[in-house]
Amino acid sequence: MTDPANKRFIRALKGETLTPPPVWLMRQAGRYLPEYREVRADTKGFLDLCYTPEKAVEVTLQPLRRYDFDAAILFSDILVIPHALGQTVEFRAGEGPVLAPIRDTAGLDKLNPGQVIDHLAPVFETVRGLARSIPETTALIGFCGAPWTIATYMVEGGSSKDYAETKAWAYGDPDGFGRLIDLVVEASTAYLLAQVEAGAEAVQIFDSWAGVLPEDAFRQWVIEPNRRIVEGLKAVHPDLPVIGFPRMAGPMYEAFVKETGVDAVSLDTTVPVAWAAERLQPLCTVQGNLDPLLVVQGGAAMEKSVAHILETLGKGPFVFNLGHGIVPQTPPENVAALIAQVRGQTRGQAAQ
Ligand SMILES: Cc1c2[nH]c(c1CCC(=O)O)Cc1[nH]c(c(CCC(=O)O)c1C)Cc1[nH]c(c(CCC(=O)O)c1C)Cc1[nH]c(c(C)c1CCC(=O)O)C2
Repeated sequence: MTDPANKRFIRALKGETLTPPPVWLMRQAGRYLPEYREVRADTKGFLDLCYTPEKAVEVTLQPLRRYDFDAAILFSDILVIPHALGQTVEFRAGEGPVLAPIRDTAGLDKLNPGQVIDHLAPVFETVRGLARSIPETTALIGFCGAPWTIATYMVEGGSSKDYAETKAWAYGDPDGFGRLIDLVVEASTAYLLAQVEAGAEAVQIFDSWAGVLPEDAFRQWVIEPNRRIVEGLKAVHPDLPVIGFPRMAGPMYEAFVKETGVDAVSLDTTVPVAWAAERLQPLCTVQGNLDPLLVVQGGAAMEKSVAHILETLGKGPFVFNLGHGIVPQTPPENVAALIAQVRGQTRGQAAQ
């Protein structure tokens, strides 16, 4: 593997302004690619795919064969942490994740934090395989879910509309809920450190449901746990670039950046790019934030939005990405057109 400091993605995370900006896409491996669906159809459960290094390496590499991305993201899922802690986690077709919910401290006592790293050994094997096989100029991103987001799945037992059970616990018994958050902070820090030991060159912490909390709770359950993970990582690897993603945090993005110590922040689709250029980019690298549904649409609508993002954020430290993951109905040729535009090979050469 080459020195990560020379890779364009890592240089941008460290504060360089690059034209054209480096680009990768959240969920760049996945169901929109027929070659992914083929591997998936051949694998019993989704978690089996995450825990079979040979297959996980293959599906991570698939989008790199089609598109010239500056980074690859480890193929796994944020819910391997509750699974590794001993919670029952299943992915049912058409239903998403289903977990046996934990709603009190008695439920926490049944978890086994001591087994997390052993349980996740296949993921580290995948990272080692990728470090050996990705192109020289491509950076390797490791990731985990942030504690609040992980807690919502652990407490609700799956995806949720209102997070009512998680909020009931957090508001009604903050000490007990804090124990759950502590468990996830510790497991996630150890998990990311092991990914870095195995060859990950940057990490992203996904706080997909950060935006549902009021200000005080956001500080307590989003900013503080993210800050503790960043601190734990930097204590061991001071130069490791860390990307935060407090999705839908609105104006709280600013406090998140100032208080967590992240090197970069991923913007969801709703963040106005001129606001981000003015308030966030002086503080750290920004990443984002094309609406994934515009990549489904393609054509002029996508081009216009891409050009606006490039013009507004391309003058500072920036990584082009989506505001959330690629959706399964995305035509792969629209991804090719998107990358060509970001690279300046078509109309809309805003970043040239
Ligand atoms: C909330 C969350 C999850 N997982 C993840 C998040 C945070 C980002 C976000 O907000 O989207 C993160 C994730 N999940 C996956 C990756 C792989 C790497 C990549 O981005 O290419 C990453 C980084 C693969 C996956 N994770 C999942 C799939 C699809 C499952 C399949 O192929 O059968 C993939 C490719 C499953 C998953 N995983 C999760 C849900 C809710 C689901 C079901 C919904 C769905 O099917 O999209 C939890």
